[in-house]
Amino acid sequence: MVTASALGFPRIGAKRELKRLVEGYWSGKTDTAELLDGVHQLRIRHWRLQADKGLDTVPVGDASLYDHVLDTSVLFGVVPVRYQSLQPGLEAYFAMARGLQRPATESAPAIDVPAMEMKKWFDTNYHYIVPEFEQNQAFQLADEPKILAELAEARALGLQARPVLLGPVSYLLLGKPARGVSAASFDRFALLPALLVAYVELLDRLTAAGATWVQIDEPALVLDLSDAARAAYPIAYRQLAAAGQSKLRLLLTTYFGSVGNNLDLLTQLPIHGVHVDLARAPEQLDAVLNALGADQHLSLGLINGRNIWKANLAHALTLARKAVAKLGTDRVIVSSSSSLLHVPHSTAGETAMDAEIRDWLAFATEKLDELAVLAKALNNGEDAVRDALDDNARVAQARAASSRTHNPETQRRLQTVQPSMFKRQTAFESRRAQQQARLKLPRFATTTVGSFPQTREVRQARAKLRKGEWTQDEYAVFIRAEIERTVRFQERIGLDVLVHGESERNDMVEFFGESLQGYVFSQGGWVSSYGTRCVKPPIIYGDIVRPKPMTLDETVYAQSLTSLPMKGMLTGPITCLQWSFVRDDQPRRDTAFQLALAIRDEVSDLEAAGIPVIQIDEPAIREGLPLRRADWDAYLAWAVDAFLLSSTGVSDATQIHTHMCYSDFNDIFSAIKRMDADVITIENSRSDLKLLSAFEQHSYTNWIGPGIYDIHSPRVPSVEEMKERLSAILQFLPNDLVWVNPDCGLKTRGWPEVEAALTNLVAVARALREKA
Ligand code: MET
Ligand SMILES: [Zn+2]
Repeated sequence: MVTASALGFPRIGAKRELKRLVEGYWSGKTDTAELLDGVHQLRIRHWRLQADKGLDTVPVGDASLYDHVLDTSVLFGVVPVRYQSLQPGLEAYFAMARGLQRPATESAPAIDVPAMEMKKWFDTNYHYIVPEFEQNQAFQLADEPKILAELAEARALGLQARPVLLGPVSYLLLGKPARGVSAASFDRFALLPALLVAYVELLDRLTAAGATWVQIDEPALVLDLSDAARAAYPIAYRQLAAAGQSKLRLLLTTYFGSVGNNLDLLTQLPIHGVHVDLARAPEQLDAVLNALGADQHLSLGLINGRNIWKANLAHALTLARKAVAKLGTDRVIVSSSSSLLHVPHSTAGETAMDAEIRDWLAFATEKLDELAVLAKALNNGEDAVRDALDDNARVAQARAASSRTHNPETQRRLQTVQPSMFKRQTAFESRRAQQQARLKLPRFATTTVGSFPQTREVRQARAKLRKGEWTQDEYAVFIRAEIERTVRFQERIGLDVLVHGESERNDMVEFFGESLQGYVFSQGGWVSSYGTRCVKPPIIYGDIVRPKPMTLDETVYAQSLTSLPMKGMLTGPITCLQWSFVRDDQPRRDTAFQLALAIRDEVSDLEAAGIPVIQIDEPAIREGLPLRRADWDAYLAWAVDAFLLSSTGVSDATQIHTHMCYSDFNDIFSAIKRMDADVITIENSRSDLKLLSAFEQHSYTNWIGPGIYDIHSPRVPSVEEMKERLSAILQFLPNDLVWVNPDCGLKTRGWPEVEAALTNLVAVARALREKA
């Protein structure tokens, strides 16, 4: 019999119950018992849901109070020294996750420990807590592993439960050397033998507790692996296979891409089953089928765990039948491509959404239905699920034919894009002269990255508009007042290039999505970003159309208030793409180009209205990089083209800025160069100067504003501190190319600290001008 299961389920809950419970605990409103009981109920609800939908096996251990990688660290006793004096259990756990500050009491000294580092989980927007390893890191299985207790709970409910573990090799690869351990001498795979002892002990205990299959996630198998990493796999899995008196069966799961050249490695491993991602990489099925050992099971990742569209079930069945023909039904599992953690809980609550579009969507709960239908079709024949299959085909057809997805004018424009639209009219040198003549900026020109503090009043104003307590006009009056205050503030501080402050924007992507056709918004489509923090990505369902200017009114109003140059602020096409759920019926490139054309029009309108400087933010360009290096160039080629398409429709005298943050720029340097922005402002105040040496090495010739004020912290940097920072920077960059600015937008900060910090920032620039 073909069985169905998901690799993991969204942990946050239909109504973000996890958020309420955990944040309630942090604020002291919820006690430990309530918290633990609450998450216990939530777990059970999610398992029951999967079983009720007809799935044969439920994952156990995928849920977490904060993060499953942190859970793995705690499971094996990988707790950095600075948390070891805290109470083990929840106190240490949440301190690792988010830091802990507590004033001294009579009996205890003050505690002030920062959080551990957080990083993006592969190419998702989920962030995990980075494990920290000592040179001789010890591993010690927790006395009461949470996964054992959860296995017992699931089994007590009569469910077929499959514990989920992060595999040892991926776990080691995700970590970093602890503070004080030199990266050069650190060999993570030297830790493998000790780590395996702990894994074996855990697998033994899971077997004793009744587990028959364990899911071991090794997503690193879809990456380019070093020789050391490849060598670690056979060592690790030979040892794990012997656990549980060899009775336990291991399902090794890979996801987020093709196993590619790691397939040979995979087939050497003594495991009982393999899971591959057939949503991202359906083409790997044949090779995997051929490589599989005689008794090995294959879990088919058919239902996409990374997007929100209904699957094409006919297509999925074709792939599944191929597997069944080769392996027989008993060795085939139908599954989600990855954990469903990366999609929202259910479309059931989306009552406000356009019904036609809602019919195209499948969130996690609906994806469970799809899995059940696939298994039934394979086991009992398609007639057993005829209605569901017909309905699925009808939806696919309706979507493909809908006038909502296709806009002839957008299509026509896409066809007429010319190579000349990817280039400015002249080279930077000549643009620079023309822009200088127009703007007459001093050396070390000062500016900000765009947003100013989003105070409570600003958020309340937006809420009033949303609830209908305010008319659009009342809201506009409020926003104008905010703009005026922001302009006057910048004049008073003495900045050179001003911004309007972005007070009318909830979020830098959502704001533009709301003004464009082709976007739809969910009410409850929350997806975990980190810990209890969720994001609600907008959904791009159709061709992009800009019905009218999106930022013109506010920007022109802001410019009318001052004789200083006003900078128009736009979000770039790649960032819009990257931070949305994207349609799957055309290449990402095409969607990016459509967005780029809409932004190009906005840029033209701003220029025509006399705005001399326009910034197009691309903070997400780096995170769009594919997981495999071989795919980087193709991505960067169209990503940079999209930026160019959005930004080059202006005359030489109009100055184009871009902004990037959270980036390791070294990887994408030639791409940054090709973007050819007149000015690039970057996040740099936290990262070291290595970043800047890249600009020097690659002889970057356009203007650069390396952030000298870290806006992620409430600290106000002193004049001295920023001066030092800037003089260090000037060792790498020519004086006449440097701008002076914060490292990102100021929207999360308060006015007093922004005033103090920007006053210092301007003082630094002025002092430099006098000196130079
Ligand atoms: C994450 S980058 C943010 C850029 C945006 N213009 C802002 O200042 O908020
Ligand atoms: Zn930024």
